[in-house]
This record gives sequence, C-alpha cells and structure tokens, in this order.
Amino acid sequence: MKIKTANFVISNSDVAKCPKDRIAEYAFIGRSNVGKSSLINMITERNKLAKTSGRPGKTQLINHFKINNEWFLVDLPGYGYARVSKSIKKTFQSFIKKYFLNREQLVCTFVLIDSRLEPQKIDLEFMEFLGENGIPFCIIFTKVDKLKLNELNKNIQFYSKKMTSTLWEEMPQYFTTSASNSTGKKELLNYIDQINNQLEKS
Ligand SMILES: Nc1nc2c(ncn2[C@@H]2O[C@H](COP(=O)(O)OP(=O)(O)OP(=O)(O)O)[C@@H](O)[C@H]2O)c(=O)[nH]1
Repeated sequence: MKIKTANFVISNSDVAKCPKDRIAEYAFIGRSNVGKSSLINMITERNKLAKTSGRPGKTQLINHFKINNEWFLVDLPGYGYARVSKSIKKTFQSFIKKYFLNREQLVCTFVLIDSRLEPQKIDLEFMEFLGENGIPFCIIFTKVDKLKLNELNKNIQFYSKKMTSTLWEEMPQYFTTSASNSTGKKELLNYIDQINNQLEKS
C-alpha cells in the first residue's frame, strides 16, 4: 500500500466523540516511550504526524488520522507511565477501556512492545484484556535496530514461550519494526491492505 494522504482528524478522550465514518480502524498502543509515534511517522512517511520526543507520556488522547481517505489510524495514549498521577492514570484507563469496548469500527489493534525487554506484566495484562473481550490484535516488536538478529529472535522466542505457557494457545501474529531504518513498514502496510480488501469484498 502506498500512503497518498494522511490527515489529522480529531483528538479527544471520549469514544462517543470519535469520528462517525464507518471505515476500518487500526489502533496503535503500548507502554510510554515504546516508539509508537516514531512508528506511526515511519509507516505514514510523515515526520511530524504523531509527535515524538524522548519524554514519555505525551500522547494523552485518542488521536484519529485518516489514511488515503480509506481507513483510520488511531494513536492511543501510552499506558504504564509512572510519572503521571494516580487519578490521571485512572481516567486514562477508563477512557481507553471505553474506546476498546465500544468502538465498532476497530478491526485490529497493534500492541507495541519494546523488542529489548523481557515480557512485562502490564503488556501481558493488556493483551489479556483484549483477548477476554474478543478484540483482535497483533504484536509489534519495536526498535529492532537496537538488537542483533540472534538477540531479537531469542527475545521473540522467549515472549512466545511466556504467552503460550499462560493464557494463549499460540503466539499472536507479530511484526518486527524499526523507525530508524523502516524495517517492517511494507509488511505492516500489506497486512492492513489485506484486511481492508477482505472487508471491501464482504
Ligand atoms: N533506535 C531507535 N529508537 C527509537 C525507535 N523508535 C523510537 N525511538 C526513540 O524512542 C524514544 C521514544 O519514541 P516515541 O516515538 O516518542 O515514543 P512513544 O511511544 O510515542 O512515546 P509516548 O508519547 O510516551 O507514548 C525517542 O527517543 C525515539 O527517538 C526505533 O525504531 N529505533
């Protein structure tokens, strides 16, 4: 898929105020600082579509971007940012939960995981929440340029073992990406394209 247009539509914290268009929606979420904004900019080839910084926790709203006038890319707040207050955390969690439980247009959620880290409780719990509620998701292992290939494979294997030894029958579909060298861009966009084509036919 070639990204021809990528337009910011709206930011808010209320799922009822999200765009009404009945087009496929793909959400991106992960722990603060996982590289979500960088990934969004990499796949859309826009330097500043999503705001990046070394400071974790800037994305605090549900941000809708319309891609090629065909689908929505949604940039969600990072979870697990320790420096926000407990009450802010609670509000985050409740509006994010509402988004997932109520957004009918959502066809796939991409859960971003830093490829260098061991499985984190907060990510596993979040995927559990998605699974329990029948919300389809894939994993994206980010920042793979920071690892050697054998280290990356080892980490993914470890992740897969952890998931399949708990709640999951198999490792969910996953992608490996780097915003530094565009690894994974084609695969991710092809995957979205494939789903969009299937939806168009059905
Ligand atoms: N080496 C490398 N660094 C990356 C990559 N992606 C992001 N980074 C760096 O990681 C830091 C966080 O990146 P962001 O894209 O702002 O992360 P975010 O997940 O949007 O952050 P929040 O707003 O906290 O949700 C920045 O310093 C980026 O330059 C990557 O693929 N490779």
